[in-house]
Amino acid sequence: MSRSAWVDASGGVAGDMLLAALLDAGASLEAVRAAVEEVIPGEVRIVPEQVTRAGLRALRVRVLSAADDHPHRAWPGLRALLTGAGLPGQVRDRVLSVFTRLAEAEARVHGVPIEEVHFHEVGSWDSIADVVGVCSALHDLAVTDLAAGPVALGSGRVSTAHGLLPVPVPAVAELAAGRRVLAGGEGELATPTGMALLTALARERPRLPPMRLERTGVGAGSRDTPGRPNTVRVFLGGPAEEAEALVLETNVDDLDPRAWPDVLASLLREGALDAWLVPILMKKGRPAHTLCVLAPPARAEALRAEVFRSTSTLGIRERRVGRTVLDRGWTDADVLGTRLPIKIGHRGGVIVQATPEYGHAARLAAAGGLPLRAVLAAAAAAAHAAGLLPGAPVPRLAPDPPA
Ligand SMILES: O=C([S-])c1cc(C(=O)S)c[n+]([C@@H]2O[C@H](COP(=O)(O)O)[C@@H](O)[C@H]2O)c1
Ligand code: NI
Repeated sequence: MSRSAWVDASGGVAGDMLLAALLDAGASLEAVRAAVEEVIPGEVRIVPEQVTRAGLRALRVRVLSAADDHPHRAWPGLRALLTGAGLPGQVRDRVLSVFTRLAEAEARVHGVPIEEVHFHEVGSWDSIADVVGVCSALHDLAVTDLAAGPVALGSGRVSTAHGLLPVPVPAVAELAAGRRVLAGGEGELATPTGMALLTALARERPRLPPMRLERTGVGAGSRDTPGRPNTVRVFLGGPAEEAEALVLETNVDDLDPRAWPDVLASLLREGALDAWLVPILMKKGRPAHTLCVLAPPARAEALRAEVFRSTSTLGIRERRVGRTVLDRGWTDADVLGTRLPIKIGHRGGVIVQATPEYGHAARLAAAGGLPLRAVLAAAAAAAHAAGLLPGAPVPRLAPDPPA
């Protein structure tokens, strides 16, 4: 059974806070401890404890390092450690996608190649335990659709291995690009690890999405700030009662066949998620079509009206359907000397689909006097060369294709 989860980060987010919230929402502490032991055996102890923050109950998680841990870990070495650990595939891929985002942010912030990135605090055993713990907790809870609301980043200054840094610190500012953020209060409310977890694993949903709420987990930060709960909340649930979508259907045997392309185009303009025709044989062996329309609930009435307006039908049947859709974003690749937008479909932090859209490929084909199939083949090769392969960690993506 797969679940959805929505993260309320309006009070900030750090790795230990998110781990605590997932444990508080029911994730197995044993499963989390076992996963961390797989990666860094004997290095840490994960200790949960009930606390209050601004007078409200919450779970705090402390990750106690056995030995003095003075991190200065190079990204390639950490990547090898994580890649070689005996974690379930989905957990390992999610952990790698989080640390890849952290390494990319560090590389950009410090102006160094990613292979030369050295983590400081983020490379410590407790940060590794936070990330591995969160990814194994999501796996244990069977969360396949993780979303997060706006993130409170904080304000002021914070003392770090890099020195006294302005809040949001450079790595957080880099990681947060493209996401809804706010200051939200004094101090460092969102840390690089917390921001990397959210931006690598959670899509953005500004408000709590419809769901059948099972439990709410409340994860505490180390400080107790009177009047402002220093917590992260995770709302864990299953699909909401209302349908994710409706399928409208009608059989039509007396519409001029030349009209159908305009019917489908008008339904898509009216907000249909998809519209298609199925050829059928009706009574008396008459050739006909079933018109099918995938309608978001909010557009159902407008689409019913459009079916009646643009076809000869006298009735529409409909059914509610669930949907599982990939998260999407855009990157690009060098195809025949041009940066061609590539649409990425991803789920659980890993790539599932990577392909150009027809319009972009067709324009490149026309400009180069090439057959479309040549551009599509070159785009597939370029995506492959760029590592945009099914199962690979999701790279940094833009929400829309470049203009
Ligand atoms: O460890 C690294 S690479 C690091 C980079 C930065 C930059 O902004 S650059 C900042 N920090 C600070 O370390 C602590 C711990 O961060 P966690 O993500 O491990 O909680 C925090 O104050 C960061 O601002 C670390
Ligand atoms: Ni740094």
